[in-house]
Amino acid sequence: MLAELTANAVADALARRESAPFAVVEAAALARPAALDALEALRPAAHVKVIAEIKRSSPSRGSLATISDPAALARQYELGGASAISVLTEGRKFGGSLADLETVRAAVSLPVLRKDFIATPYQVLEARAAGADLVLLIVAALDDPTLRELHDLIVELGMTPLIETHSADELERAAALGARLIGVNARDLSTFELDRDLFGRLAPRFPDGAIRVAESAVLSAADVAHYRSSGADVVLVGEALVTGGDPIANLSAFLAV
Ligand SMILES: O=C(O)c1ccccc1NCC(=O)[C@H](O)[C@H](O)COP(=O)(O)O
Repeated sequence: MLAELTANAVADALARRESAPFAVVEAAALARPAALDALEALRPAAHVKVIAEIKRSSPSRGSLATISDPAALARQYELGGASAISVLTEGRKFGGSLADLETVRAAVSLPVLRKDFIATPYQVLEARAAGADLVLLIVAALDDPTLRELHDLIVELGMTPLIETHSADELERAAALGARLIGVNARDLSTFELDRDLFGRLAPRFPDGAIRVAESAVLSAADVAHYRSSGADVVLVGEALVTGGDPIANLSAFLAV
Protein backbone atom coordinates (compact mmCIF):
# COMPACT_ATOMS: atom_id res chain seq x y z
CA MET A 1 0.00 0.00 0.00
CA LEU A 2 2.81 2.46 0.85
CA ALA A 3 4.47 1.84 -2.52
CA GLU A 4 1.14 2.39 -4.27
CA LEU A 5 0.40 5.59 -2.32
CA THR A 6 3.86 6.91 -3.16
CA ALA A 7 3.65 5.97 -6.85
CA ASN A 8 0.25 7.70 -7.10
CA ALA A 9 1.55 10.82 -5.35
CA VAL A 10 4.50 11.01 -7.75
CA ALA A 11 2.19 10.48 -10.75
CA ASP A 12 -0.11 13.26 -9.53
CA ALA A 13 2.86 15.59 -9.07
CA LEU A 14 4.03 14.80 -12.61
CA ALA A 15 0.58 15.72 -13.90
CA ARG A 16 0.67 19.05 -12.03
CA ARG A 17 4.10 19.67 -13.51
CA GLU A 18 2.48 19.86 -16.96
CA SER A 19 0.84 23.16 -16.01
CA ALA A 20 3.33 24.29 -13.34
CA PRO A 21 6.82 23.50 -14.67
CA PHE A 22 9.74 22.86 -12.30
CA ALA A 23 11.31 26.29 -12.84
CA VAL A 24 8.02 28.08 -12.11
CA VAL A 25 7.45 26.17 -8.87
CA GLU A 26 11.08 26.65 -7.88
CA ALA A 27 10.76 30.41 -8.39
CA ALA A 28 7.55 30.45 -6.32
CA ALA A 29 9.27 28.45 -3.56
CA LEU A 30 12.21 30.85 -3.46
CA ALA A 31 9.91 33.89 -3.44
CA ARG A 32 8.08 32.79 -0.26
CA PRO A 33 8.87 34.52 3.03
CA ALA A 34 11.21 32.46 5.20
CA ALA A 35 9.76 29.31 6.73
CA LEU A 36 8.82 29.38 10.42
CA ASP A 37 11.22 27.74 12.86
CA ALA A 38 9.50 24.41 13.53
CA LEU A 39 12.33 23.06 15.68
CA GLU A 40 11.81 25.98 18.03
CA ALA A 41 8.02 25.54 18.04
CA LEU A 42 8.37 21.82 18.82
CA ARG A 43 11.28 22.13 21.26
CA PRO A 44 10.89 19.71 24.19
CA ALA A 45 9.10 21.37 27.10
CA ALA A 46 7.58 20.57 30.48
CA HIS A 47 4.37 19.63 28.68
CA VAL A 48 3.75 17.48 25.63
CA LYS A 49 3.27 19.38 22.35
CA VAL A 50 0.70 18.56 19.70
CA ILE A 51 0.85 18.61 15.91
CA ALA A 52 -2.83 18.74 14.96
CA GLU A 53 -3.81 17.27 11.62
CA ILE A 54 -6.33 18.29 8.96
CA LYS A 55 -7.53 14.84 7.84
CA ARG A 56 -10.72 14.20 5.85
CA SER A 57 -10.33 10.52 5.13
CA SER A 58 -7.75 7.77 5.06
CA PRO A 59 -7.13 4.39 3.46
CA SER A 60 -7.51 2.60 6.81
CA ARG A 61 -10.60 4.41 8.10
CA GLY A 62 -12.40 5.71 5.01
CA SER A 63 -14.28 8.98 5.39
CA LEU A 64 -13.65 10.70 8.72
CA ALA A 65 -14.96 14.26 8.50
CA THR A 66 -16.33 16.82 6.06
CA ILE A 67 -13.86 19.65 6.40
CA SER A 68 -15.23 22.36 4.16
CA ASP A 69 -13.18 25.12 5.80
CA PRO A 70 -9.68 23.87 6.68
CA ALA A 71 -8.65 27.42 7.64
CA ALA A 72 -11.36 27.56 10.32
CA LEU A 73 -10.31 24.18 11.70
CA ALA A 74 -6.66 25.25 11.71
CA ARG A 75 -7.58 28.41 13.64
CA GLN A 76 -9.35 26.24 16.22
CA TYR A 77 -6.25 24.11 16.51
CA GLU A 78 -4.17 27.24 17.07
CA LEU A 79 -6.61 28.54 19.69
CA GLY A 80 -6.58 25.12 21.37
CA GLY A 81 -2.82 25.28 21.85
CA ALA A 82 -1.43 23.14 19.02
CA SER A 83 2.24 23.80 18.28
CA ALA A 84 2.04 23.01 14.55
CA ILE A 85 -0.56 21.98 11.97
CA SER A 86 -0.25 18.93 9.71
CA VAL A 87 -2.07 19.16 6.39
CA LEU A 88 -2.58 15.96 4.43
CA THR A 89 -2.20 17.12 0.84
CA GLU A 90 -2.71 13.73 -0.83
CA GLY A 91 -5.91 13.84 -2.87
CA ARG A 92 -6.91 10.31 -3.84
CA LYS A 93 -7.20 8.60 -0.42
CA PHE A 94 -7.02 11.49 2.04
CA GLY A 95 -9.10 14.11 0.19
CA GLY A 96 -6.43 16.77 0.69
CA SER A 97 -4.67 19.24 -1.61
CA LEU A 98 -1.95 21.83 -1.81
CA ALA A 99 -4.75 24.41 -1.82
CA ASP A 100 -5.63 23.21 1.71
CA LEU A 101 -2.05 23.81 2.74
CA GLU A 102 -2.02 27.32 1.26
CA THR A 103 -5.27 28.25 2.92
CA VAL A 104 -4.09 26.92 6.30
CA ARG A 105 -0.77 28.72 5.92
CA ALA A 106 -2.61 32.00 5.43
CA ALA A 107 -4.91 31.41 8.41
CA VAL A 108 -2.49 30.64 11.25
CA SER A 109 0.90 31.69 12.52
CA LEU A 110 1.98 28.18 13.50
CA PRO A 111 4.41 26.05 11.48
CA VAL A 112 2.59 23.97 8.85
CA LEU A 113 3.60 20.44 7.81
CA ARG A 114 3.06 19.05 4.32
CA LYS A 115 2.05 15.45 5.05
CA ASP A 116 2.13 13.46 1.83
CA PHE A 117 4.07 10.75 0.06
CA ILE A 118 7.07 12.79 -0.99
CA ALA A 119 9.61 11.13 -3.28
CA THR A 120 10.80 13.87 -5.66
CA PRO A 121 12.42 17.31 -5.39
CA TYR A 122 9.45 18.77 -7.28
CA GLN A 123 7.09 17.83 -4.41
CA VAL A 124 9.44 19.51 -1.92
CA LEU A 125 9.41 22.69 -4.01
CA GLU A 126 5.63 22.53 -4.19
CA ALA A 127 5.51 22.32 -0.41
CA ARG A 128 7.60 25.47 0.04
CA ALA A 129 5.72 27.29 -2.74
CA ALA A 130 2.46 26.56 -0.88
CA GLY A 131 3.94 27.88 2.38
CA ALA A 132 4.98 24.70 4.21
CA ASP A 133 7.46 25.00 7.06
CA LEU A 134 7.89 21.24 7.51
CA VAL A 135 7.86 18.34 5.08
CA LEU A 136 7.30 14.68 5.97
CA LEU A 137 9.72 12.08 4.60
CA ILE A 138 8.75 8.44 5.16
CA VAL A 139 11.91 6.35 5.46
CA ALA A 140 10.18 3.14 4.35
CA ALA A 141 9.22 4.75 1.04
CA LEU A 142 12.68 6.00 0.06
CA ASP A 143 16.13 4.58 -0.64
CA ASP A 144 19.04 6.22 1.19
CA PRO A 145 20.32 8.45 -1.66
CA THR A 146 16.80 9.81 -2.29
CA LEU A 147 16.19 10.27 1.43
CA ARG A 148 19.43 12.23 1.71
CA GLU A 149 18.70 14.33 -1.39
CA LEU A 150 15.20 15.27 -0.22
CA HIS A 151 16.29 15.88 3.37
CA ASP A 152 19.04 18.23 2.23
CA LEU A 153 16.75 20.09 -0.19
CA ILE A 154 14.17 20.64 2.57
CA VAL A 155 16.88 22.07 4.84
CA GLU A 156 18.35 24.16 2.01
CA LEU A 157 14.93 25.73 1.47
CA GLY A 158 14.81 26.68 5.16
CA MET A 159 12.20 24.09 6.11
CA THR A 160 12.36 21.28 8.66
CA PRO A 161 12.18 17.62 7.62
CA LEU A 162 10.05 15.36 9.83
CA ILE A 163 11.58 11.93 9.29
CA GLU A 164 9.04 9.15 9.84
CA THR A 165 10.14 5.70 10.95
CA HIS A 166 8.51 2.41 11.93
CA SER A 167 11.44 0.19 13.00
CA ALA A 168 14.87 0.24 14.63
CA ASP A 169 16.52 -0.03 11.22
CA GLU A 170 14.58 2.99 9.89
CA LEU A 171 15.45 4.95 13.02
CA GLU A 172 19.13 4.26 12.31
CA ARG A 173 18.68 5.53 8.77
CA ALA A 174 17.03 8.69 10.16
CA ALA A 175 19.89 9.16 12.62
CA ALA A 176 22.45 8.78 9.82
CA LEU A 177 20.85 11.77 8.11
CA GLY A 178 21.46 13.93 11.16
CA ALA A 179 17.69 14.33 11.48
CA ARG A 180 16.61 16.60 14.31
CA LEU A 181 12.88 15.85 14.22
CA ILE A 182 12.03 12.15 14.06
CA GLY A 183 8.66 10.45 14.26
CA VAL A 184 7.64 6.88 14.98
CA ASN A 185 4.36 6.06 13.30
CA ALA A 186 2.30 3.55 15.30
CA ARG A 187 0.52 2.68 12.05
CA ASP A 188 2.16 0.19 9.73
CA LEU A 189 1.53 1.94 6.42
CA SER A 190 1.31 -1.33 4.52
CA THR A 191 -0.97 -3.37 6.80
CA PHE A 192 -2.59 -0.44 8.74
CA GLU A 193 -2.02 -2.31 11.99
CA LEU A 194 -1.64 0.00 14.99
CA ASP A 195 0.97 -0.58 17.69
CA ARG A 196 0.90 2.08 20.41
CA ASP A 197 3.85 0.42 22.15
CA LEU A 198 6.21 0.72 19.18
CA PHE A 199 7.15 4.29 20.12
CA GLY A 200 8.18 3.20 23.63
CA ARG A 201 10.28 0.33 22.27
CA LEU A 202 12.13 2.63 19.86
CA ALA A 203 12.41 5.71 22.10
CA PRO A 204 15.76 4.66 23.70
CA ARG A 205 17.27 4.40 20.20
CA PHE A 206 16.59 8.01 19.19
CA PRO A 207 19.79 9.98 18.53
CA ASP A 208 20.76 12.47 21.25
CA GLY A 209 19.12 15.83 20.82
CA ALA A 210 16.46 14.72 18.33
CA ILE A 211 12.88 15.80 19.03
CA ARG A 212 10.76 12.67 19.49
CA VAL A 213 7.37 12.59 17.79
CA ALA A 214 4.78 9.86 18.41
CA GLU A 215 2.50 9.66 15.38
CA SER A 216 -0.97 8.13 15.06
CA ALA A 217 -3.38 6.15 17.25
CA VAL A 218 -4.15 8.87 19.79
CA LEU A 219 -7.84 8.52 20.58
CA SER A 220 -7.85 9.81 24.15
CA ALA A 221 -5.83 11.73 26.74
CA ALA A 222 -4.79 8.32 28.12
CA ASP A 223 -3.08 7.56 24.79
CA VAL A 224 -1.23 10.90 24.99
CA ALA A 225 -0.18 10.05 28.56
CA HIS A 226 1.05 6.65 27.36
CA TYR A 227 3.23 8.24 24.65
CA ARG A 228 4.44 10.95 27.03
CA SER A 229 5.47 8.44 29.68
CA SER A 230 7.36 6.54 26.94
CA GLY A 231 9.39 9.65 26.11
CA ALA A 232 7.44 11.55 23.45
CA ASP A 233 8.10 15.28 23.18
CA VAL A 234 5.37 15.72 20.58
CA VAL A 235 2.29 13.76 19.50
CA LEU A 236 0.78 13.99 16.02
CA VAL A 237 -3.01 13.60 16.11
CA GLY A 238 -5.49 13.37 13.24
CA GLU A 239 -8.61 11.26 13.63
CA ALA A 240 -9.39 12.10 17.27
CA LEU A 241 -9.37 15.83 16.51
CA VAL A 242 -11.42 15.75 13.30
CA THR A 243 -14.05 13.37 14.69
CA GLY A 244 -14.11 14.55 18.32
CA GLY A 245 -16.65 17.35 17.84
CA ASP A 246 -14.78 20.02 19.81
CA PRO A 247 -11.14 20.30 18.74
CA ILE A 248 -10.36 23.01 21.30
CA ALA A 249 -11.67 20.91 24.20
CA ASN A 250 -9.94 17.80 22.88
CA LEU A 251 -6.65 19.63 22.50
CA SER A 252 -6.86 21.07 25.97
CA ALA A 253 -7.43 17.57 27.39
CA PHE A 254 -4.39 16.29 25.48
CA LEU A 255 -2.23 19.22 26.61
CA ALA A 256 -3.21 18.74 30.24
CA VAL A 257 -1.39 15.40 30.27
O1 LIG B 1 -4.26 7.05 8.31
C1 LIG B 1 -4.11 6.12 7.49
O2 LIG B 1 -4.98 5.25 7.26
C2 LIG B 1 -2.86 6.02 6.67
C3 LIG B 1 -2.71 4.96 5.80
C4 LIG B 1 -1.57 4.86 5.01
C5 LIG B 1 -0.60 5.83 5.08
C6 LIG B 1 -0.74 6.90 5.96
C7 LIG B 1 -1.86 6.99 6.75
N1 LIG B 1 -2.05 8.05 7.61
C8 LIG B 1 -1.14 9.14 7.73
C9 LIG B 1 -0.77 9.33 9.11
O3 LIG B 1 0.33 9.00 9.47
C10 LIG B 1 -1.81 9.83 10.08
O4 LIG B 1 -2.72 10.62 9.40
C11 LIG B 1 -1.31 10.63 11.26
O5 LIG B 1 -0.21 10.08 11.88
C12 LIG B 1 -2.47 10.81 12.28
O6 LIG B 1 -2.95 9.54 12.65
P1 LIG B 1 -4.28 9.38 13.48
O7 LIG B 1 -4.21 10.29 14.68
O8 LIG B 1 -4.30 7.94 13.89
O9 LIG B 1 -5.41 9.76 12.58
